[in-house]
Amino acid sequence: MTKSILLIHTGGTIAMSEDKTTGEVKPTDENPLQSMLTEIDGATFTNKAMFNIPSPHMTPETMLQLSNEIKKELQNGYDGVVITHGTDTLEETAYLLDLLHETDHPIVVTGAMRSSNELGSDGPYNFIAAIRTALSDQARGLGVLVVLNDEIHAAKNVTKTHASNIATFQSPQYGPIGIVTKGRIIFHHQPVKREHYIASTLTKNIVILKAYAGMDSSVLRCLSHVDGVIIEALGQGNLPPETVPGIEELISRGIPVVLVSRCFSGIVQDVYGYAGGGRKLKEAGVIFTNGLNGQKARIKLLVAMELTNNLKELQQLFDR
Ligand SMILES: NC(=O)C[C@H](N)C(=O)O
Repeated sequence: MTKSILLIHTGGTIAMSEDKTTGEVKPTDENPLQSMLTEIDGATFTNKAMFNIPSPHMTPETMLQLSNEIKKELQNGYDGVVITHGTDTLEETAYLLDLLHETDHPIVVTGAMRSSNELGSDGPYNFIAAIRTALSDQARGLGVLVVLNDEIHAAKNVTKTHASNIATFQSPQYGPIGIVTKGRIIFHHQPVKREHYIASTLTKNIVILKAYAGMDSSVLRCLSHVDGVIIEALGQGNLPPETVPGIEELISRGIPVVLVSRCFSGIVQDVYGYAGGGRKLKEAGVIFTNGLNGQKARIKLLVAMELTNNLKELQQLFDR
């Protein structure tokens, strides 16, 4: 049976071109990917130009708008959705879409590191690879996927690791869940569980701080009008002791403080019992995450705080 795929374009380098005189890379009005669709037989496509923005211009509101649009459009009988997106915040959009995605339809997000007229432009290839993945029967039920550079990643795990290399998207510690070859789409792993939440608004102001040697409470005490704080902690989830009073003040005001590791891989744990160590932070009410990076933990807290402000319930949501 012929499958139908919805193609939603949001902008990013995949929709940009380079001015050959100045070297400036900017959005174009024409969709440079249109002509590529002839590469795929036996499927029908509907294009929707939702935004044409670089991904640093994406906000939780525009991401939610995208999620709502997908939900609405999936009722029209599409078999899957491919989204083109800038790579800078692609992992945040993909993860938010994943948390809010309630059906088994494949949703595949892709982008490019080189604009449409640059030598070795990767956009058209990634676009076709993403469509082929969305057309695969095995992609059903896997949640939101990210496809670039011949690899298929789960939205929850993937992160941009290099500023310019086309092999930038990786899933630290877990690896991709599949590969794209010339002839086949091959899945070799499956996400063990999917989470699903309902959020009709994303209203909270959540900030991310990175820990460093010698950090104290001053930056925590500067925070005003915040609803939640993500801290990229040291190692397995430890902080300099001078940060503890500032953290305790935030928690006593009911503001969740969520811990991730600033390390590329690994999970925060309440192991160390010294001042500022993970065990002491946990006792103080700090919420520990389960392998998310800082930007993903922020997306999850944004969604979770639409459901509850209770610190214990938030910890339970982060234990999932
Ligand atoms: N490669 C890219 O797409 C980067 C671009 N700045 C963006 O995220 O929109």
